Amino acid sequence: MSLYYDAVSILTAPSSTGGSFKSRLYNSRTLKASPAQVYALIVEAAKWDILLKEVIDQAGILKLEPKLTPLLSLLLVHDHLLAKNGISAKASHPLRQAVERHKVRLKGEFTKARVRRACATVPELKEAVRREKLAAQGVGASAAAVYPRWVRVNNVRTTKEKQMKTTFSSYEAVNSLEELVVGGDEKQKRMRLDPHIPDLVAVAPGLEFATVPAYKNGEIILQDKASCFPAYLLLGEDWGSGGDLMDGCAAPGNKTTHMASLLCKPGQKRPSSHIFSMDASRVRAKTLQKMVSTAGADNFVTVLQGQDFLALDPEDPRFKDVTGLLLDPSCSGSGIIGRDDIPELILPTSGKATPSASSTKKNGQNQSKKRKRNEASAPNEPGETPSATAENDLPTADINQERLTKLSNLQSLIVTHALSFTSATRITYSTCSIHLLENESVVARILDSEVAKSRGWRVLRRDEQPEGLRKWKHRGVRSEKTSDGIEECSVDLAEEDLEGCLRCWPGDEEGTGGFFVVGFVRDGDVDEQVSSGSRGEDLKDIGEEEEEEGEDEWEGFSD
Ligand SMILES: C[S@@+](CC[C@H](N)C(=O)[O-])C[C@H]1O[C@@H](n2cnc3c(N)ncnc32)[C@H](O)[C@@H]1O
Repeated sequence: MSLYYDAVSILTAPSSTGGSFKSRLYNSRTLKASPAQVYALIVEAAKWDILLKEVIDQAGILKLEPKLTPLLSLLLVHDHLLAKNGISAKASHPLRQAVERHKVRLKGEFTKARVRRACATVPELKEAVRREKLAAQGVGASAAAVYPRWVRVNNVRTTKEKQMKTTFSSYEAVNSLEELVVGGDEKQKRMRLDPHIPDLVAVAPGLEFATVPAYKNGEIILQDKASCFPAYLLLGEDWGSGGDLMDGCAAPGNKTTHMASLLCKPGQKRPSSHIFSMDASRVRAKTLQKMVSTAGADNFVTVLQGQDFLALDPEDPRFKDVTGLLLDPSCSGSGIIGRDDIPELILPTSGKATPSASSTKKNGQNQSKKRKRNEASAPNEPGETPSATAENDLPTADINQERLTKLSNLQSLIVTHALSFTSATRITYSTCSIHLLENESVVARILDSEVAKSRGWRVLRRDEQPEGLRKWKHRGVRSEKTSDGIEECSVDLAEEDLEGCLRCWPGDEEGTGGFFVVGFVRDGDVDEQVSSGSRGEDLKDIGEEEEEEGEDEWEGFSD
């Protein structure tokens, strides 16, 4: 029974404990059950919560069983109906009995809920519930949203043709993301070649690659679709001998290795361009180095470990042939879906006469006693959303206007620095944020900088973008409405510049998280001399301040 009490304690811990869902679990000193078991229970119950609420409410067991609280009942009924071995407690335990006494009623209500949704099987029902939950999230969330697993073929080691004959030979090709999960089975071997990014394949979300040989030896790389936009926007279909490249904020290395792949043509031994890749964090740079090696790109990628991009001299002779720079600095991560936070569970209606709350997401403070009796009233961190990727395993922090402004200052400073590289003619800037302040607003600041004006930098127009991205329909936005802690704001950008910005939105039919990318170009001949002292001077002062603070505080999310 400790499993359920532990899950309740994690779900109702006061918000002051902070940290991600996993870190709270694994750092907890009070758990009796294994953190992995507690994690699995919470994540699975969260997937079914609206249906379990329906079943428990209809069966009316909370009115009949005073020992059961809404949250405990949800977890217990989950295991009773859906776990292979049922409730993990002695058969004589009073709480297990409180549920099992009503097994006929619960089973009946579960069947009715399945039939109401016209689902023949439990996996189909799971998929129907997933869609209902998405639709209930509202704002832009589409009931049809499918988040596939994205697999990028690494041309350094293999080709798409070879992978189709090996790794994907037993896969059924489908024409839409929805078809990847037809019948609710998330583990079916189905694939769809992406229409926007070359060499990218979407597969059903439940497929695992850890033991697949092509994954282990770096022939395929798991990388979200949106995260593939920057390298493709920078290099296009054929970089040819377009000069050297630089990734200024590169760890863990997805975009560096994507650039490496785009440089490699079948039959070519080694590309003529060299990539300089760096990360200010030494720890993360180790992962970067490892990823470059796994991708087989060691002989044309130099990793500068622990290198602050802002400390590089743009006139350093090592970088005299660098024409393209990719900048993907730290950001708020507000576009990341499935961030690693504690799920908010929709709870059944309390059987007690007390005013009952309907989810684990609450505002309250000082509720510890009450919480023990009725977890439905207990608080959880405001604004928490489900789960995260290992790449973004940084401390969570509230996103507010002040943080966004700081991040925006640093981002602007980083891109402005890139504009000064002697031979640079093409740059991309990207974030996994949905906020205007980190995106279009940074673009406006860049265009307004002295160095951009004097060197003739402008936004890469839509009609100049590589074919796949020209087709992408989601473009820059002019304004953002007020939301939790974020002020309303807008930018003064030309229509053509906004059209040059690319946006991805979480929850729509494209299967991506929230993302932003823009390209900057200049005609290499236009190069009014800017003295090193005046480069990005207008942004430099702000940046120095922010940089110092940013170091000790919070670096933002990293993709
Ligand atoms: C969003 S992540 C980059 C993800 C990477 N582009 C990828 O696709 O795997 C941002 C990275 O920028 C690094 N960073 C932030 N400021 C930097 C700076 N001034 N110089 C170099 N790296 C920096 C952070 O350490 C972090 O690893």
